[in-house]
Amino acid sequence: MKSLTGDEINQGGGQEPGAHGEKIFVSVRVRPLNEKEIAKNDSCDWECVSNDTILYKSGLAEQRSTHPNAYTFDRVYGCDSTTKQVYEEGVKKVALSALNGINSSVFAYGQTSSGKTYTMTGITQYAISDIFDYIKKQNDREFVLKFSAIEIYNECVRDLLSADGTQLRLLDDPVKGTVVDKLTEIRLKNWTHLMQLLGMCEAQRHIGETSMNEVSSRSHQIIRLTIESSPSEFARIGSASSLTATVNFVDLAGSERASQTLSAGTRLKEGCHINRSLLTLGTVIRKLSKSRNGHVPYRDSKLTRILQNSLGGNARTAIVCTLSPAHAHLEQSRNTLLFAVCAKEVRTSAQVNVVVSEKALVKQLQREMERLQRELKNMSAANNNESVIKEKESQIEDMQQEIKDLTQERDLARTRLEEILRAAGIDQSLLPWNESRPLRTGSWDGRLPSSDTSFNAPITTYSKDELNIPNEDSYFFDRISSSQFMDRYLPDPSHEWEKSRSNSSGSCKELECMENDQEEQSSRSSGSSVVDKTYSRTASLTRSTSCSAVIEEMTPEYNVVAESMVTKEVEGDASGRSLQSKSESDIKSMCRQDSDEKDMKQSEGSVFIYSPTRTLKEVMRDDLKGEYVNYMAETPRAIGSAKEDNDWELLFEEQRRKIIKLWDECNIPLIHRTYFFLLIQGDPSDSVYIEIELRRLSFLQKAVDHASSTRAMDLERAMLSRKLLRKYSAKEREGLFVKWGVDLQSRNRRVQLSQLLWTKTDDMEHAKESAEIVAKLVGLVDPSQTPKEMLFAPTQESQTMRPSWRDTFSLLGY
Ligand SMILES: Nc1ncnc2c1ncn2[C@@H]1O[C@H](COP(=O)(O)OP(=O)(O)OP(=O)(O)O)[C@@H](O)[C@H]1O
Repeated sequence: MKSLTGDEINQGGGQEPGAHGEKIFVSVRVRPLNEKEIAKNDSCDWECVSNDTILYKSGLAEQRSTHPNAYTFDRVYGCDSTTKQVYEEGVKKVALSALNGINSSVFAYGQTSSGKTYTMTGITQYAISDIFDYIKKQNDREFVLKFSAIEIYNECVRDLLSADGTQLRLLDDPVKGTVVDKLTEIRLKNWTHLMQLLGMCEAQRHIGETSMNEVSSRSHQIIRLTIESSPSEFARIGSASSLTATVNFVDLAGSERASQTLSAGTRLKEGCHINRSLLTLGTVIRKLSKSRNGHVPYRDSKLTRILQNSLGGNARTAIVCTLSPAHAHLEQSRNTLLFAVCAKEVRTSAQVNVVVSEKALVKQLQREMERLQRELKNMSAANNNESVIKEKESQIEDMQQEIKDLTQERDLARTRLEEILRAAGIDQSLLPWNESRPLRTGSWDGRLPSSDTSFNAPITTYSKDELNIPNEDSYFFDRISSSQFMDRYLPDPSHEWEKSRSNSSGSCKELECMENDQEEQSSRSSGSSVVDKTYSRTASLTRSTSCSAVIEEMTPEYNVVAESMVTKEVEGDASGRSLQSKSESDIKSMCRQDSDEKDMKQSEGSVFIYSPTRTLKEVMRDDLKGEYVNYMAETPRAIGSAKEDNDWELLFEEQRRKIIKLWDECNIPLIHRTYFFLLIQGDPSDSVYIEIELRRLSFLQKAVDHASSTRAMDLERAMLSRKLLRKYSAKEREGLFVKWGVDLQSRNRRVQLSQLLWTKTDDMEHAKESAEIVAKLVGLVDPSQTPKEMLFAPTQESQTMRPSWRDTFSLLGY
C-alpha cells in the first residue's frame, strides 16, 4: 500500500481552518444503471462534466423547470468511478485526521439503492487500512485503537457487537456530548480482527428486501474507531498528554418512496422511520447551513443526536451523496443534491483533543500539599513533637518537587505534541491550550444571541405578509417548520405547495420543499397504515408547539396512560388540578407499570421517539432553549422580579388562571395541560416556564382569532365545516372520516375525537350522519351510547352551550 506522509493527513480535504470553522467536504457519486433499469430502457440523467460539476442532461430541454441543471461540489464522480478514487480524493484526509486527535466523520447519504453501502464499505476498509499502515510506521508514538458499532433501527439504538439486541440509551455528557450507554468497545488487534468485527456488524444489521434493493439497509449504521496515541517517551505517565479522537463511518439508510419500493408491513414501517430521521437530518443541515445561532433540532431524532458533533461541532466531516442515474429517480436525485448543496454551507469547529490528565494530577498534588501545610501550621502552633513536624516538612518538599517534575514533564509533552502536530501540518490554533482556538459552537454555548442573528428572523420561505399573521412574535415562527405552517395556515395544500415552489428561490429553500414532499410521501405511503402520522396534514392548530413536542416525545403507552389518568382525574376536577397532588415520580412509575402491561405491538406501530422518562421541563428546556434565551434577552423583568416579589403566590395563581383560560380557548390537549401543572407547581424558579407558556398561548390565541376568519387553519375543523363537506359525496365523506379516524387512532389522540365531533355546523342531519360514520368506523365510541344531541348542537347553541371537557368525557363514557 502507498505510504502516508504527514501532509496527507493534515488539513481536512479542501478545508479552511481557523476562527470560522471548517466546511464539510461534500462529494457526489453516481452509480451505473443496474440491470433492472437497463431492462426497462431507463436513461441515464446525470453527467459529470468536470471534477466538481454534475449536470442534469435533459435540463436544457426542460425550459420551464425551476430546478438548477448544474451543481458544483468539492468533487463529483461518474458511473465509472471507483470507491478508491472517492476515498483518495478528499475523504481520506478527513478520515485520517483522527490520527492527530481530530474527530472525524464520513457518511453516505442518498436514496435507497443508490450505492451508499457499496461506497461506505470500501471507504471504511481503505481508511482503517491506512490507519494501520500509518501506525506501523510511527516509532515515536504509541497507539490504541478501539472499535464499536451501532445501528439505529426504528429509532432504537442497538449494539452491533452484542447479540442480545437490547436497546441502548443515549446519555448527555457535558464534555463528550451524546454518548451511547453501555456500548461495547473492543480493542482492535489487527486486520483479521477488523474483518471479523465488520462481518459481525454485517450479520447483525437489519437488512431486508425491497423492490428497489434486494439487500436494502433498514437501519442507519455507525462504525466508530477511537484512536488514542501518546508520544512514546511519555507513555509511562498513563494517558497524560495523549491525543484521542474518533472516526465515524456512517452508512445511512436510504430515503424511499413506498410507491417505488412497494413496501408494506414491516418494510413500510421501517421506511417511515427512515424517512422521518432523514427529514430531521435534512432540517438540521438546512438550519446549520444558514446559521448556527438559532435552535437546531438535533434532539428530534437519535441519528442527529448521535451525530451532533459531526454535523456542527468538534469534528471534521465528509459526506458522499450517492445518486441513482435513472430517470425514474429524478426527483429523489434532485432532493439528494439539494441536501448536498446545504451541507456544503455547514461549518464545523474541529479541535485537537488532547487528554490533559496531568493537569488534574498537578492540581491534586497541590491540594494535598496545601493540606499538609495547614496541618504543619497547626502542629507548630500546638508545639507538637519536632520529629513529626520535620517529617511533614520533608513530605511537603517531596511534593513540591513532584509538582515541579510533573509540570516540566507536561510542558515537554506539550512541546512534543506540538512538534508532532506541526509535522503533520495541523493548525496550531486547534490545540486546546492555544488561546486563539475557535470557539466550539456545535451546541448552545450559553451566550445570548445578538439582535442581528437569524435567531430573531422568521423562517425564510414565507414572509409574514404571505402568512397573514398578526403581530410579530418571531420566536413562534422559528419554532415550526414550513411544512407545519402549510398544514396550519394554508387552506388548499396542493395549491399553496405549487405557489411556494414557484416563489422560492435558492437551493436551501428547495430543501424545505423537499421536506414537505417527504412528509407528504410518508403520510401518503402510510395509506391505510396507522404509522407515521405525526406530521399528518390534518395536524391541528389546537396543538401548541410545546405540546406537540410533548406528545411526540411520549411512547403511545405513556400517552394512553396519561390520557386515562387525565380522564379519571378530570371526573373529579375539570381543570385537572387535583393531579397536582401526584408527584412526578408517581406519574413515571404509573406509566412504567402500565407500559409493561401494554402489548409491544402498539409501540412498534408508533413514531414516538424519545424516552418516556423525559419530563415536560426537559422537553421545554430543549424545545425552547432558543426561545428561552430570546425571552430572557427581551424581558429581563421575568425571574428576578417574580422571585423578589412577596406576592409570588398570588401572581402564580393569577398566571395559572390565565393559562387555563387560554388553554381552553386554544383547545390545548389535556396531556399537555396535565403535565404542565404536574411539573410546574408554583416554585418561583418555574416562573420562566410560566411566562413562556403565557407568551406562547397569547400568540397562539391571536393567530387563531385572526386566521380563523380568513384561513382554514384547523384542517380537522375546516374539513367538517358545512361548506367543505358539501363538496364531497357521501362516499367521499366516508373515506375522509376513515382517514381522520385512523389518523387520530394512530396518534393515540382519543381525546381529540370529541373535538372532531364538536363541529360548527347548522346542518344537523349532515353532522349526525357524519358522526355516526366516524364513530362506527373508528370504533372509538359506541354510537348507541352517545347522546348525539349534546355532541351535535347547532352552531348557535354549540357556541353558548359548549360543555366542559369533563362533561364531554363523561358523555363519551371515558
Ligand atoms: N458505484 C457502483 N458500481 C457498481 N455497482 C454499484 C455501485 N453502487 C451501488 N452498486 C450496486 O447497487 C446495488 C445497491 O447498492 P447499495 O446496497 O450500496 O445501495 P444503498 O444506497 O446502500 O441502498 P439502501 O439504502 O437500500 O441500503 C448493489 O447491488 C450494489 O452492488
